[in-house]
Amino acid sequence: MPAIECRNLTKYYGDVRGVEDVSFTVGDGEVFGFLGPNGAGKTTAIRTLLGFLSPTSGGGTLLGHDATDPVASRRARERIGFLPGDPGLDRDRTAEAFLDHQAALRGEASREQLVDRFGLDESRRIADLSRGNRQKVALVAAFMHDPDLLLLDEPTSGLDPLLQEEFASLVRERVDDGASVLLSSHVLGEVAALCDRVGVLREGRLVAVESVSDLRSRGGKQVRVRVAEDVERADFEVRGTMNLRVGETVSFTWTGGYDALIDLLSNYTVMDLDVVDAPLEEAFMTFYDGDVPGPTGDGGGGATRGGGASRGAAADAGGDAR
Ligand SMILES: Nc1ncnc2c1ncn2[C@@H]1O[C@H](COP(=O)(O)OP(=O)(O)OP(=O)(O)O)[C@@H](O)[C@H]1O
Repeated sequence: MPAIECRNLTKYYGDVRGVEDVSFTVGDGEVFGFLGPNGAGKTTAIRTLLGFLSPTSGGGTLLGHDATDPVASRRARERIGFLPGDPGLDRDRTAEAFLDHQAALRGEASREQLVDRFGLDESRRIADLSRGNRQKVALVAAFMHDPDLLLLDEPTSGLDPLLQEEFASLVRERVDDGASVLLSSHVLGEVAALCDRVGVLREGRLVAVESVSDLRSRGGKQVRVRVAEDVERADFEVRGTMNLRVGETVSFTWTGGYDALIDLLSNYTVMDLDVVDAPLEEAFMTFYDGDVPGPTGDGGGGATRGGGASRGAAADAGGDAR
């Protein structure tokens, strides 16, 4: 039984498209990443699968429980850890009171260990915590009952680099213990580091699902070569080269095989040569029309936003999983 099965899921907010005809599965023990710019539909897909929003059409299962059946969905959530993208924590409560409430719903076997690990001061009022510390509270709440399935919406937002590393280790440990994970991010590096497969969402549609290793191999090689002879640009404008730059050194992305590269370079006296994996960003260019998601830009390709629609507009039954 797959951990998640999403079948032709479509969700409209009035006439604003959230997601359209999204289908994918997350295998048992798999880490699946949703990658997409702001507004691509990541949160909508996650919240609809969790049963917090009703789909316009289509549906899915989490741990075999039907997402569109409220009773089944509630039962599934006992074994699920959910980290909302925007944890609407009750600001007047202390972190301890909030976690006590969550513990009563689902359990807290690993709470103490996680609180120590993330250095969380539970006695403080949530309103008095920094954004990063509020994110830690939400992380502890998502992981403390040792769930079989984790749905993590932009999990590292607000965390400093050290805590991001700690979070990544935690995910890997839980996966080693048998958990499955769906994680959303607009940061390619985060998804590539943690996930087995990536689904690329764009304007509400899943435009590609690929294994991270396939993406890496499709990305080609980054070649930088210095040769003794004078070089004409046309000499390197051959099948297999992309992003060609000719100066004191010649650099390009090579998408062909090694033998063909050696043939090309054998026309020259090679003084210096550097061949490394091309950055994953290049493989993603195809999906984002050159608008690459990453830490310096969110890819902005963006979903169509309906006039005047706001995120708070739809009734959201997120209640007990927050
Ligand atoms: N409650 C809502 N009411 C109306 N439209 C909404 C609502 N929530 C989301 N949308 C719209 O649905 C589309 C998908 O948004 P969603 O939040 O799912 O994307 P996302 O990929 O999670 O983005 P982000 O990375 O910014 O969280 C957007 O056009 C958004 O404006």
